[in-house]
Amino acid sequence: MAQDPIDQLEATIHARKGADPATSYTAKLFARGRRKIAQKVGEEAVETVIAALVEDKAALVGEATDLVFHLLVLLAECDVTLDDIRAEIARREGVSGIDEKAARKA
Ligand SMILES: N=c1c2ncn([C@@H]3O[C@H](COP(=O)(O)OP(=O)(O)OP(=O)(O)O)[C@@H](O)[C@H]3O)c2ncn1[C@@H]1O[C@H](COP(=O)(O)O)[C@@H](O)[C@H]1O
Repeated sequence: MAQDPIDQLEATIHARKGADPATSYTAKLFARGRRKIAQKVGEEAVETVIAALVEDKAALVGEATDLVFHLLVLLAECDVTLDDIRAEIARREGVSGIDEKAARKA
């Protein structure tokens, strides 16, 4: 079975660590450092929100994809993997956000 494209993207991003920034955008991001990568995630998040609010579905798909790419680069920079995210999603499965928030205040 073909690999999930998001898993493939994570593997590509990891493979770009230490690659030539002149030929790889991902390597250029790693070379610019965590602060710059985090800034890009913020920018792409804002662009995603704007696309959603103007109800442009095609733009939203494009911006959300940019956001996921830059978020994966940030996670890789911080040594967090998609498996870590999967584990956290699984841990939250069935726990209502309403109940979780109420428990925080107790
Ligand atoms: N999914 C992506 C992807 N999504 C978005 N982008 C790039 O993200 C950039 C975002 O555009 P911006 O205008 O915000 O960026 P910018 O102006 O260059 O950045 P700043 O000057 O603002 O810092 C564009 O250059 C996009 O091409 C991506 N670049 C790479 N990938 C994947 O990563 C793989 C490896 O890419 P390289 O590392 O370039 O080989 C590719 O094969 C793709 O699968």
